[in-house]
Amino acid sequence: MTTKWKTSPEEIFAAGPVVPVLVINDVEKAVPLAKALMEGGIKVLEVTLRTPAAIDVIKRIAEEVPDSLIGAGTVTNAQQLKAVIEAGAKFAISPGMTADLLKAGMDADIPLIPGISSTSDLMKGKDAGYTHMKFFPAEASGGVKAIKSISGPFPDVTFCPTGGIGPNNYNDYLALNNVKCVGGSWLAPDDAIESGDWARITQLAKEAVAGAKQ
Ligand SMILES: O=C(O)C(=O)C[C@H](O)[C@H](O)COP(=O)(O)O
Repeated sequence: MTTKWKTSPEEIFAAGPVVPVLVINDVEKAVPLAKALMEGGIKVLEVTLRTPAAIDVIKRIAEEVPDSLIGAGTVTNAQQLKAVIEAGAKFAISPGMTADLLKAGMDADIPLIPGISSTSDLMKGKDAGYTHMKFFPAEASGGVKAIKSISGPFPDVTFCPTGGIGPNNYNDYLALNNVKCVGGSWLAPDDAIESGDWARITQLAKEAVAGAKQ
């Protein structure tokens, strides 16, 4: 299936082993947070649309940290996809999928990474032309064992698992052939963002990147 995606999902999945899932309430925190993560060796960022500030946060990071691969998370419908593209997101990622969102993603000019936690959804995503998907909520949906089993019938689908992943288990996921990166909020804890403890966030990023066995 041909798309007009400006970046490929392969490129995003290959840009680093860990993707921080960011919940940012204050737009002023956007740029220092993105810079702290970049300094720690992380290029791909997922700003969730869970806060009213999220669209402005994406805009700021896209403008002021142009070397980052700034993505939008929690994109659940076509309207949100349009809004994050206008804000400058380089990719969009969803915890799930709807037929409408899958179609809008194929028509968009940035890649959409739909979320699945079942083989039926995987098949819907594949039928719509997707080969790169989020596996969410990873731990609660069977984790490493589930993803390993799925690789049998569907060896051509690649995952970024998210949900319940942290320093103690991320390498179990990265060891799987069909996993190229993992997402998680552990890289940018709420209290560190709140207090502006950028050094701690850089340190967490460095540890995660250095410790990744891939
Ligand atoms: O907001 C979204 O779009 C999501 O899909 C959910 C997040 O990816 C997970 O909530 C992160 O999970 P934790 O690392 O366990 O905190």
